[in-house]
Amino acid sequence: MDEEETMLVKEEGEETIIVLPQLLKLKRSQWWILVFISIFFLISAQAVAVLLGRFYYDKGGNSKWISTLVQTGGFPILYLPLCLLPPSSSSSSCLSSLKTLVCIYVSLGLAIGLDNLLYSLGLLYLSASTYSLISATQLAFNAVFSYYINSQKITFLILISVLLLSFSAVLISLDDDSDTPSGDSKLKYLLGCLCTLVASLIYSLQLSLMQYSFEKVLKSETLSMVLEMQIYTSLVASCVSVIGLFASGEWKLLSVEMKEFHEGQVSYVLTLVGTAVSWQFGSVGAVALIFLVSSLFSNLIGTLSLIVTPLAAIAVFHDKLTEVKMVAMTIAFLGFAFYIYQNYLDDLKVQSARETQDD
Ligand SMILES: Nc1nc2[nH]cnc2c(=O)[nH]1
Repeated sequence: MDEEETMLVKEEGEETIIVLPQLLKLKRSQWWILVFISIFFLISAQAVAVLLGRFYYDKGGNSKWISTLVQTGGFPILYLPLCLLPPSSSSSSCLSSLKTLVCIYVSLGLAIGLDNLLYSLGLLYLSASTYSLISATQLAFNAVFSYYINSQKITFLILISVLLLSFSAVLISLDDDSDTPSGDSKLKYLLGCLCTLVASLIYSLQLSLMQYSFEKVLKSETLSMVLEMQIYTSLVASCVSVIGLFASGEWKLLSVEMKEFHEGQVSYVLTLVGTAVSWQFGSVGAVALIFLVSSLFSNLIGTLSLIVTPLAAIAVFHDKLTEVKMVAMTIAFLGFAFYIYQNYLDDLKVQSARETQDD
């Protein structure tokens, strides 16, 4: 085996167990490059998607089912990179029967569809600040699920990292100057809080289950598994959104919404297409991080994106850059650095364990 191959280290009690990586054929340097590319995709694309989503609502868009659909509906663009990558390993297709694959994709797809709907409702009924405040709980939920479902060891560095990122999200939300809902929409406000809380719970569970599927069921060694996971779960989630769009009758209002969009019809279509494409790039980044590192790390980077989005809003929507925002971002980057340092330490352990093995 190549000396630079990547491995993950999990510690149980005093013992150090070396767990074979998902991507056996990847060199460590390639692994780090892929991790940083995925981080870049997740942070930048999710920020663009959230800002475009806000633009859609600001300029007269009002359909919760369309907002839900664009979060997954752009999946056909992923067929192009899927064709360029080598197919997922034969071992995975032997080991996992078609039935198991369908089961995984349908259940995760349904969870994603539900999460996306709740996410859209949360954004519709709550101010951005309250939304981010409640969303910050997803890191804590994820830490619990990762511990029980993925046997993730919560080291001191990981714990500090999760706490710093959560604290930073809370700071950002307290500083947000967007409107709070008026008194007569109290019920909608409570509904928004509940939807966001349940969405955070479902999102964290879904990430942990995805990691479990990669590690324990699919056991794939190729990156095309990441795209397949994203494509098929998005297909199921998009079906849920299309059914919702027709069942709710919202589809009848779309032509009016398009005509009345403040920036014109072309802008309406471009906004939705842009949002759908951005969500796909962001989601591929998120799934790739689950595959390469862990669900908790993916969630942490997603939360980091939540925190840097106000930075982009300063440029696009001319929001104010306050001191609190700057402090929150500094804390968030510190938390991120702690987790990256933990990954680096794991990497060193793998190296020394390998050297001991070779001796
Ligand atoms: N609940 C929830 N759903 C998402 N879908 C994509 N990102 C997120 C997120 O951060 N939270």
